[in-house]
Amino acid sequence: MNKTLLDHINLPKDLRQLKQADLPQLAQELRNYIINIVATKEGHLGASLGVIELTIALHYVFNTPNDKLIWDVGHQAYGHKLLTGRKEVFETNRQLNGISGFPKRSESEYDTFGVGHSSTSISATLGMAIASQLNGEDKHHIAVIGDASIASGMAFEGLNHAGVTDANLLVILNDNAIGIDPSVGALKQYLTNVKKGTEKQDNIFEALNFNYSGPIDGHDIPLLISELRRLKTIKGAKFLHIITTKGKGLKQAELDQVKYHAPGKFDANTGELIVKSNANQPPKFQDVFGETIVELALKNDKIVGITPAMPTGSSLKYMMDTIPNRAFDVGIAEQHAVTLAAGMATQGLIPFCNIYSTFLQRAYDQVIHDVALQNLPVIFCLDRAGLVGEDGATHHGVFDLAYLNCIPNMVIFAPSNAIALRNIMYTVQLGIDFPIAIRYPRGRGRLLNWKKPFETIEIGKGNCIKSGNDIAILSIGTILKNVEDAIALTETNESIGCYDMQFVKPLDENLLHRIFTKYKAIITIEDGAIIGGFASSILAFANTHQYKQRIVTLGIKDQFIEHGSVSQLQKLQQLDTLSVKKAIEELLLFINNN
Ligand SMILES: Cc1ncc(C[n+]2csc(CCOP(=O)(O)OP(=O)(O)O)c2C)c(N)n1
Ligand SMILES: CC(=O)[C@@H](O)[C@H](O)COP(=O)(O)O
Ligand SMILES: [Mg+2]
Repeated sequence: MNKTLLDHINLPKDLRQLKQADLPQLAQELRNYIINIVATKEGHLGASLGVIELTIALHYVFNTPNDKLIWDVGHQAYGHKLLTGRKEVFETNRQLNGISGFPKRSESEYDTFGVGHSSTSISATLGMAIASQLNGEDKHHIAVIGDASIASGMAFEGLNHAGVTDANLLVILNDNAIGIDPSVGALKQYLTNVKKGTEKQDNIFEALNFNYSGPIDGHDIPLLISELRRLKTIKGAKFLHIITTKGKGLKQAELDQVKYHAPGKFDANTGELIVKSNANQPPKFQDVFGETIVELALKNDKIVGITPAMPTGSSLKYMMDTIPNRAFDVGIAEQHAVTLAAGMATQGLIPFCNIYSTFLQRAYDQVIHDVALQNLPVIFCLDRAGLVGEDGATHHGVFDLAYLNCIPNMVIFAPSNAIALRNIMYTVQLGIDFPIAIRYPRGRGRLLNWKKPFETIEIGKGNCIKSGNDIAILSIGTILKNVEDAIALTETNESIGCYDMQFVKPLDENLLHRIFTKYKAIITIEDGAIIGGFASSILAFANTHQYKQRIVTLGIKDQFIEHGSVSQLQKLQQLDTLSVKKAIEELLLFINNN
């Protein structure tokens, strides 16, 4: 078989040996390589396909890794990975023990900054550029950021600072007019106007002291190379605006850019999605949220929905389609989303602020200062709580219980199933005088028949699932299913009591007193960090009330969890059914021996 150009490239130095005229062919080969692997192994697709020419041009013109290249979010860096020594292992992308789906410093010297959450690239690049100055080094520093990511507050903080330094950095805006969902906001309108060139307007980036060039066609390799070479000769803060098409080179991905952001499995030849049937499948928690908020909001006109740039992922899109004037996609702006919700709550609206658990980390001060401190009734729906799987360490929602637990006034609820999610949403819209976080995982539960008549949930009340004689398992959230399965496998089933505690805060102290009075030992289980989370609260409760039982705490240990399937990761954290069974058996042995 004839060798391809890509066969000859292991590192960017090999790429730089190619004739410029060969680069379009390399672009085609890179695209095919990515499509073939993502088609079966899954992952992010459209963003990488859209920046193939840019990726080639950057590594061709700049002396990476000495020159620093930082990808914002990093979901578009598959081409970069292939050109920087990871071609042979790319098929392990996002799998357990395989390479990460995002740039990661420990993986390659070409991955100059670890990413996953958006809008960090300008600050990080500026930091490196200032460090180079102070170290007396002559380097180039390049941030590549998308049109949705640049609209985030943090990106503007970076631009604002960079514009008054003489640091040597180049910000490349990869403008494809879409995030995961279509980009939103006034900046999007501004960028559209710039591209149309129809309206005379001041240039925002020039106003911020950047040497602006563009917009240029980001798929034109010769143009990209000549422009990058020109910019290389200019010192200071530069801004290059390029226009690309997300999903470029795969027809379906260009046509349905939302779906092909991360399409799951598809036919590499035709691009057609390999769709699994939803028939007889329990719903995704996202859809339970999305359908329920519509159902409630149609009856309660005070309800509003907010998402920072994740309408499809969170299913708030259902409300945006049905009741557009009360459902808001605010762009990648978690901090704004939280304080917007706080403001709405002061005026009697009932805001459901839906944020992925991992992304709420960015709005921690807003949760404390703008919501909890003023005890405002904002309803946080924390999607993707717990282990999310292949996105890995940057995206697991395992810190929320811990970081919310210490905030006064905050109520924390983790439904164990779809009905509980639905009922808590119903309950809180009836009226609350505190903020509440409702956290639920990525994907499907177990209940097929979940659309039951609404019932109210008593705040701070746990449920006994099964009574027992020796060990009580206190569970929070959907990990309960592993507990139930483990108990079913345990021979001395009658020894085990099982409790769905529902609330991390306030704890159901009456129930806990009954449990601690009755049982000889306790197991706590959560799919979140043990330190500061549910286990910590139970340990504190036992200490306060001087209960002396042995308490075994199952949850996420004090480490960052890498990528892999949720079941593989649960196993590694001893949260899977068999590990829970083992913990039960060991504790029974301990009780019998003491
Ligand atoms: C802080 C944060 N919020 C939300 C996300 C989820 N997210 C990942 S990619 C993306 C869209 C990025 O769009 P853009 O910057 O335009 O890049 P493109 O995908 O178009 O290349 C979003 C919202 C994230 N990674 N980080
Ligand atoms: C890159 C990024 O942050 C998102 O694309 C994220 O991977 C979405 O996660 P879900 O697939 O769980 O919506
Ligand atoms: Mg974009």
